[in-house]
Amino acid sequence: MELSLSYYKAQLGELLTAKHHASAFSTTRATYLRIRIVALCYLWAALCILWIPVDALLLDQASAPLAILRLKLSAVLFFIGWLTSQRSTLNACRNAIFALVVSLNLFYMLTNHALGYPHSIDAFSYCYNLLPFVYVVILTILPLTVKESVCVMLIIAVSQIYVDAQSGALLSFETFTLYWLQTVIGFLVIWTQTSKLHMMLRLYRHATLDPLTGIYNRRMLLTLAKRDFENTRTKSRPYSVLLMDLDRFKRVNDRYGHHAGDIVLQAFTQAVQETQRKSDIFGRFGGEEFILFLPKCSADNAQHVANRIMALIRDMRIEVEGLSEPLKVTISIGISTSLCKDDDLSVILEQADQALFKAKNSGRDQSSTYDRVDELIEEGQKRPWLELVN
Ligand SMILES: Nc1nc2c(ncn2[C@@H]2O[C@H](COP(=O)(O)OP(=O)(O)OP(=O)(O)O)[C@@H](O)[C@H]2O)c(=O)[nH]1
Repeated sequence: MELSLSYYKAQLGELLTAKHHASAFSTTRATYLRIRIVALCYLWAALCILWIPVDALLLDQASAPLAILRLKLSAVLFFIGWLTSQRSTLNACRNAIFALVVSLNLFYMLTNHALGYPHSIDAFSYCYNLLPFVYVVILTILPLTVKESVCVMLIIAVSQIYVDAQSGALLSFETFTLYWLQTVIGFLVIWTQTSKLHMMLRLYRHATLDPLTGIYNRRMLLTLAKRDFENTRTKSRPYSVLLMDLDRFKRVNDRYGHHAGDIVLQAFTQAVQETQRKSDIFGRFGGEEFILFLPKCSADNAQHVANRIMALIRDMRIEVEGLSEPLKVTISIGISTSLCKDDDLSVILEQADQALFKAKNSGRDQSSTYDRVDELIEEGQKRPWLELVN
């Protein structure tokens, strides 16, 4: 693992804001957040109702208005939980967290008002003053960025300051000690939330990226492409696939060693990454085979992209420690474009494979576009990716 300054900078950036996360990771995090928010809302809503008899037992006059407040909060939490269970985007989850924290804090403000804190304070009603602590701590279950986490903490802090200002307790020594304690707990919670996020990012990387090149591995590549392909297809846009294979790569390994082969693979992926658009999906299909999915890209444009990549790779001079001369490599590319709404990704991949076969057979260092007239490849030469995509 590279432990340079830029590595730490990138890691820190990912923890600070979601702006630096890959969209696939955001989708994964949204799924994770959604389950927790829904569970939290339903559980809190149920506990809120179950607490009503306890209030009735321990608080005299104030228990009736509190019971109404509890029922209202419970209804709001059930609604937030239900709404969140219907959505799956990261923004929907963020909105749900915002709504959850705001409603809990509104409840805190209103209960304190109903209890007349601090004038009618007793041991039990004092518990209501500790609600912000509870809110802060329960949020540790959410993997949030520092920015998201700080926003949540600010909402809680503002409502607490408001309550203390209203009750005239803001400038007391006791309030300051409480704030100090809460700030420490707040920092610990931010730390826990970002640690959770960090762990998620690491696990996600291990599960989805190829360790040698750092691009998507085969499983992730096909998962993302399938989703992307279906979205593009419903909008009747063209979708192109470039299947790329390094030429005579076995020779590189045999002549210069496996380490040199690894450096070539890394140099190749870096070069392709520099040319790809943000919406393109690039990954390692296996060995020296790579796929670049080009959403909303016509056959002509796909041909231009292939030409550009081939020229780039042809001009590359790859320095390998211990070798007097830099290495030169070429690639062959099979291109296939889906235009029809009813196409299937596995069929498009199979067509790209046939086109690649043709490019290899025609002398390598060239691209070939799948042509329906050319369906001459025998069954035995097809690759087993159909099962993987389906
Ligand atoms: N160094 C290195 N080599 C790999 C890796 N994965 C696969 N290979 C090698 O890639 C080579 C692929 O060779 P072949 O499938 O025979 O194809 P080729 O020599 O590129 O020939 P053509 O594709 O027909 O041009 C094999 O020698 C594999 O060992 C890897 O991660 N690192």
